Amino acid sequence: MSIDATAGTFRRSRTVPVHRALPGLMRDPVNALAEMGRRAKGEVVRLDLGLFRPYLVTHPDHVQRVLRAEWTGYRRDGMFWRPLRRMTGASVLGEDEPWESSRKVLQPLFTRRYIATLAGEMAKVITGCVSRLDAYVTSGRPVDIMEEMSRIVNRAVIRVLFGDRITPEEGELLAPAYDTAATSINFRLLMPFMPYSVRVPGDRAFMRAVKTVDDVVFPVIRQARAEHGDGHDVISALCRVGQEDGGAPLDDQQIRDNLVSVYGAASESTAMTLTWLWPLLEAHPHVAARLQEEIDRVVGAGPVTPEHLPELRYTGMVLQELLRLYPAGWIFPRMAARTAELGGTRIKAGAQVLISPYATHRLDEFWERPLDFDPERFAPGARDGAHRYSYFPFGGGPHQCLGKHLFHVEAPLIVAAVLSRFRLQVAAGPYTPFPAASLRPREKVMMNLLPLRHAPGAAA
Ligand code: HEM
Repeated sequence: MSIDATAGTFRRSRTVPVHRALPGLMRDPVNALAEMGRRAKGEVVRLDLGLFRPYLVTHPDHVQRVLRAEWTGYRRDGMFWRPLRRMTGASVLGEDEPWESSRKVLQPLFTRRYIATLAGEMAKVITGCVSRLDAYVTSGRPVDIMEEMSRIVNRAVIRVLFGDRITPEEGELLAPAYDTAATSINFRLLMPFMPYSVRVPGDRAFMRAVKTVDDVVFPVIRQARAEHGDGHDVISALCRVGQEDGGAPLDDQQIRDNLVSVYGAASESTAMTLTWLWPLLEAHPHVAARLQEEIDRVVGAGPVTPEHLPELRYTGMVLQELLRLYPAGWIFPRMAARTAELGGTRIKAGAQVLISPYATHRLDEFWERPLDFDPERFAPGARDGAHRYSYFPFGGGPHQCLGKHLFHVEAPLIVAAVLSRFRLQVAAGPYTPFPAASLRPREKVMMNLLPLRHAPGAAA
């Protein structure tokens, strides 16, 4: 039950002073935030960052109230969302009417059942992309994992969103543009009080990226409209809005905003998550061996198909643990719409509230040995009785991620396609999380690919 926000029954929030908060945040913002959450033991704390004084909210009870029970009081505004909106426009990543109507249109296209109809096509695209990695085996050149994961995920996501309406060359323009946008937003993420009339590092690159994306997406929308297609892809579905029920159709800008938002949410997050996987496997050989055994047994020499997915149970556990330690949506702030109480602390209207699965997933009170990578945490029954909001890589409440089912089809297909073909050698790290729109390693992650014995071209 919430306390009446006007009744004066609050205590003052504990504040982390600027001289303790700032140095860590400058050095390694992601881990510094998690460390402040750990020290507060789930209590709501205020971070004094000089001009900017957000609240850090990590306790699962409080996260649940912000994301679900009292979600209308905490809006996606200010830090992170405002700069992002220069790319995403008025879409499913927004609030109020644009969000509500977009979510209604998009939700049916990302259900478990609908995604199952796309899985076969996705598996073929992924197998094709992974087989191109053979070139690295032949040449002995190391692979930049982030680059390759992005390439594979992009092809698969483009297939789901655009069907065959976009050429591989156009598709190849989108990935680097989003990459630039995701990393160049970083300054505004860390300095949210900077007015937009002041140009900051990254602004110019961000706006160039928006133009590149628009130059690819608008012509495809116009073409899709002209064809009146009945395709399963998302762009066809968006073009059909209003045709069956006589409702208002979406205009080009509304279709663009939603496509661009979903593409950004889908591609960056999945590619960055999978980038973290390979160094973790290198550092945990017993996990890698069990994963490899499962994929050898279920998929063999491949190709992987959607029919293999129900058997890839350990792969699923590994991916869930990966999302615990490296949730791509590592922070998604909210702005208090009105003065409220949270954990006995007064949150003033207009204040920024930081929700970070990265921090909550590392709380000692809810996770044993929280920094250890241990997929057994997600063995059947192991999480029975756990707090729903102690683990929320896909958020929760009405804004819960639309792409959860897509991730749980696409990611195991990619992992199985790679491990049914190659043995990997990666430098185990450590790698520092870089606070871009999706969590990514600051350092390049390079790996060597060796053929498996049963892979085509491998020595017998
Ligand atoms: C590793 C994979 C992914 C992670 C960790 C992730 C995480 C998240 C999180 C934390 C949110 C909640 C944001 C908030 O509450 O403000 C979210 C929302 C969203 N995600 Fe994902 N996501 C992933 C993949 C995807 C994919 C594949 C799609 C493709 C459809 C997608 C589409 C969306 C959309 C459209 C929203 C906004 C939903 C709304 O506000 O109604 N995501 N995601």
